[in-house]
Amino acid sequence: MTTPLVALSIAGTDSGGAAGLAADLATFAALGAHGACAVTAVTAQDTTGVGRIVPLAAADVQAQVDAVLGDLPVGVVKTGMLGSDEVAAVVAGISGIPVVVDPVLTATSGAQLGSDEVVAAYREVVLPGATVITPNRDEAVRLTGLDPRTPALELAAALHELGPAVVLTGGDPRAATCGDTVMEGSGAVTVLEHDTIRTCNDHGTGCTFSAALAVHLGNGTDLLTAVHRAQAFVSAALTTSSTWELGRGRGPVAHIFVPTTQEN
Ligand SMILES: Nc1ncnc2c1ncn2[C@@H]1O[C@H](COP(=O)(O)OP(=O)(O)O)[C@@H](O)[C@H]1O
Ligand SMILES: Cc1ncc(COP(=O)(O)OP(=O)(O)O)c(N)n1
Repeated sequence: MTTPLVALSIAGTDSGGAAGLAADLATFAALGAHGACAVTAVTAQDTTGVGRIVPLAAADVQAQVDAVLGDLPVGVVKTGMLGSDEVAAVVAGISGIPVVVDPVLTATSGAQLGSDEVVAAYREVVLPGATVITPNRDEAVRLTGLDPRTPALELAAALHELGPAVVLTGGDPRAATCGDTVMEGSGAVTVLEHDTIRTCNDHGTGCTFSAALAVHLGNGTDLLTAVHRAQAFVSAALTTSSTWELGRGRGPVAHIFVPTTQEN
């Protein structure tokens, strides 16, 4: 008998199947983890944008989290769109398990997925108990309140002061390379750069990266190696989706490919 790593995603749904819970569960499965989930919000979303957003009450999210934690040996928690400060408090109540926080605030289409109250809750209650946070530049600017031109290192340091290790992601489809700035718990900084995959089928990239990172951390991998492997997973996923013709907007990042040893 074996027990797989159990990864719990606390996130919103994306009806288009690219981002949010769909991306998290598909990534967990691709990397050999059993995925459990607590839905925070339902979105009517496709490759062109986000339509309706229906947040769930915190009590409903708490009930899902309690059901999972009461039964399964969860080895890592990964959060995405939280939807309200009350749901942020549910996340803050989880202890004794590594928590990877992807602070989803805005979709690529520009849709707001996190209010100012949610931003305040990240700063005040979620980040002090988190293991690692994986914001993109826009999310880091919003969470810190710093000038949008602030260098990556300063943004990472400002988030690190709130508690967690930081992986400030630098995905840019127009640049030759993407650079992710990693600030470990100790404060050590490393910039991990890799080639950009040219594709407009990249919807869900951030969720996929954080979910892959969560699996590797849940398996006990050190942060730098885990980031390196999560980058490799995302690059392989984007390479697959780059050949797709799917949807009228930014198509989904692929989750249907077999990871090689490097991405695993
Ligand atoms: N076109 C790309 N090619 C290769 N890696 C990418 C590409 N876009 C993003 N990434 C990587 O995916 C991860 C998530 O990055 P990012 O796009 O910044 O997140 P988000 O979707 O939240 O904005 C990072 O490791 C980043 O380097
Ligand atoms: C329900 C939901 N959660 C998260 C996101 C944002 O996903 P992300 O991986 O950052 O991808 P992009 O939307 O930036 O491509 C979402 N859109 N919906």
